Amino acid sequence: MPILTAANLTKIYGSQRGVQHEALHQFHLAVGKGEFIGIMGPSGSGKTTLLNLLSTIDSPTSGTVTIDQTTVTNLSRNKLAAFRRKETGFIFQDYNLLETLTIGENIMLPLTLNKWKVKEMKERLQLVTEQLGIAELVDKRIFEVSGGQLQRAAIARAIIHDPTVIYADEPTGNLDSKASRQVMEALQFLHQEKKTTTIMVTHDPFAASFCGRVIFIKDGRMFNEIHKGDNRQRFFQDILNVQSILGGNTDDFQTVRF
Ligand SMILES: Nc1ncnc2c1ncn2[C@@H]1O[C@H](COP(=O)(O)OP(=O)(O)OP(=O)(O)O)[C@@H](O)[C@H]1O
Repeated sequence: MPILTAANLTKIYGSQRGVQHEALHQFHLAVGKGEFIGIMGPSGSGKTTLLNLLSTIDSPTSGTVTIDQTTVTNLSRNKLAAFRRKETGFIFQDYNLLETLTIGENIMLPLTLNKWKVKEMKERLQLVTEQLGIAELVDKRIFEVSGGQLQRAAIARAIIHDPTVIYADEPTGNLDSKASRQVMEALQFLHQEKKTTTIMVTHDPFAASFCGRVIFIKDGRMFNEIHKGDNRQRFFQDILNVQSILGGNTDDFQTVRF
């Protein structure tokens, strides 16, 4: 049984001049528990729109999203906020860490919001930062560490409360190839260790090659989906092949690397 189901999701954005734009059209998706799924497609195809709907950040014009048997699209504002705090973790391209807090305080934020005891928070912090190789950074401030380290801190924050689903929007978008690899290996490690369901939007075929399945969107509709099998390099090539059929902006094709 899927941990997340999107049924008939349609998103129509309005504009001040009354012109409407359908960014997503009757979209269906079922994500299995423990899946690591990538969402790709040309610029403007609806990737972020889909992620925002799947992650409860935004609500659809019609259709439903169900996560772990809760139909989140039916929840009241307060219940939705509580659900999001407990059941979801987010990783963004620009990290979204608070400059006024240390790295450790940033990572513990979801536990603070969920009212954990200080001792338990510190134990959990130690565990996740060791898993991600950033334990020595917890007392540092944001401006003292590299982009790759910031993104690993953001990953630690996303998983520290053991959410049902982690959502990542272009997690390697600001990183060089070495830091991208470290971040993707960290996500892969957590995925294998903790079996957390992860949904990631990316333009980067290298990042996508760490997923078990990649879906491609075009004009707000499903275009194709491919599965990894046991060879990441072959999957990387498969992703490039679908991208070349799909077309889109040349920016969507990043440096070829394994
Ligand atoms: N708040 C909004 N109001 C109006 N139109 C929007 C809004 N957000 C997105 N759109 C439009 O919906 C379409 C899909 O946007 P979306 O951001 O989901 O695409 P994307 O695939 O994530 O693009 P990119 O790769 O460039 O980030 C685009 O045409 C975009 O201009």
